[in-house]
Amino acid sequence: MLHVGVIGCGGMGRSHIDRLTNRTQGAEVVAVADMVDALVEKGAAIAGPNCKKYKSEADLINDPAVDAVFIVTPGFAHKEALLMAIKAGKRIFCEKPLCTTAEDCLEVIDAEVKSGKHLIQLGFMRRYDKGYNEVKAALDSGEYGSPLLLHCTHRNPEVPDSYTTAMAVHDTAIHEIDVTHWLVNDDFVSAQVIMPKVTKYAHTELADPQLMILQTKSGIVVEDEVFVNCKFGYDINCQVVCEDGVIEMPQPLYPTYRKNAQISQTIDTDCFVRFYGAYDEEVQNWVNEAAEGVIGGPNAWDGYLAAITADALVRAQTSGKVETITPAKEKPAFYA
Ligand SMILES: NC(=O)C1=CN([C@@H]2O[C@H](COP(=O)(O)OP(=O)(O)OC[C@H]3O[C@@H](n4cnc5c(N)ncnc54)[C@H](O)[C@@H]3O)[C@@H](O)[C@H]2O)C=CC1
Ligand SMILES: O=C1[C@@H](O)[C@H](O)[C@@H](O)[C@H](O)[C@H]1O
Repeated sequence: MLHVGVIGCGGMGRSHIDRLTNRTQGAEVVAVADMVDALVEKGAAIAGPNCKKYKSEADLINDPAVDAVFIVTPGFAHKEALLMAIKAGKRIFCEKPLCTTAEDCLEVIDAEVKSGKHLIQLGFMRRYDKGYNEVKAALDSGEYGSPLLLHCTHRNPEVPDSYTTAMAVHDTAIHEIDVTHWLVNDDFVSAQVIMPKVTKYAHTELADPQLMILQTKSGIVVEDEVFVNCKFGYDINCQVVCEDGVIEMPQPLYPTYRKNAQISQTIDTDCFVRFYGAYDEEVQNWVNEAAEGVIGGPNAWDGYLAAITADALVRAQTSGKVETITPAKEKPAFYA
C-alpha cells in the first residue's frame, strides 16, 4: 500500500483525495495539509478517520509515515514543496504547472537530477484521456501520413474575476501545449497570440478569447482557441490535419435527442466531468508505477518545456510578435 500525503485541499486537492481513497487500488491518503483549517477538515473527512491533519506542508512532507506526496496547491507555491519533497526522497505527483517560471522549473530539475531518483510526475492528465490516446494511436500508425496542422479549442463556460490574461496561457492553454507536443512528438520553437474582439462576458482586465499559434521544429503548426467565458459548456476539441487524412478527437458519448425539429446532445460543463476517466487513469498508473520506482507519465522536463512555451506565449500576448522558444539547456540524459 502506497501511503500518500496530499498538500492543498481546494477543489482539485479534494478531487484527488476522493480519487485516491475511493477509486484507486493500492493507495491510501494518510495525511492532508492546507493553510486553511476548514479545508484540512474537509480533506481529511474524505480520506477517513485515520488521516493525519497538517497546517504546514513541511510537516506533512517530513512525516515518515508519508511515502509519497501530491502537490495540489496553486502553481506559484509548487517550487518550495517540490524542493522539500525531493530532499526528503518522496515520490511526487504535482499538479500542473510544474512551476510558474522557467527558472524555477530548472531549479527543480537540477534538484531531481542531483537526487539521482526519478520522483516527479506532472498532472497533464490529457495524456491519459481515451480520445487523445485514440488520436495518438492513429498518428503513430503512420496510416494518415505526417501531421501538418492541429486545430484545438479550449473553451470554459466562465472564470472567476481573479483569472488574468496570462492565466489563459499558464493555467489553461498549458494543457494543449503539453498534449499536442506529446501527440506529434516534436518540440515548439515559436509562439504567437492574436487577440480578437473581447467578449462582453469578460471582466474588464481580461482579454478573452485568444488565438494562440505555436510552431514545432519540423514546422507543424498548432492553433489553439482559448475562450474561457464561452458560457455554453466545457468544450475541448482537437483536429489533426495530416498529409493523408484528418483525425478528429471523439467527444464524450452522450445520447442525441430529437425534439421539435431539432437534434441536441449534452456538453460537459467542467474539467472534472469531461476528464473524469483521464484523472483516474493517471493516478492509478502513478500508483502502479511506484512499485517499480519509475515515472511513466509526464515528467519535470515536460514541465520545463511547457513553461518555456508558456513564457513565449505570454511575451507574445503583449508584443504581438512571433516569439522564439529556446531551452536554456539541453535535455539532461537523466530524462532520456
Ligand atoms: N489538471 C487539471 O485539469 C486541473 C489542475 N488544477 C491544478 O491544481 C492545483 C490546485 O488548484 P485548485 O484546487 O483549483 O486551487 P484552490 O485555490 O482551490 O486550492 C489550493 C489550496 O492550496 C492551499 N495552499 C496554498 N498554499 C499552500 C501551502 N503552502 N501549504 C498548504 N496549503 C496551501 C490553499 O489554501 C487552497 O486551499 C493548481 O496547480 C491547478 O493548476 C486545477 C484544476 C484542474
Ligand atoms: O486545469 C484546469 C484549470 O486549472 C483551468 O483553469 C481550466 O481552464 C482548464 O480547463 C482545467 O483543465
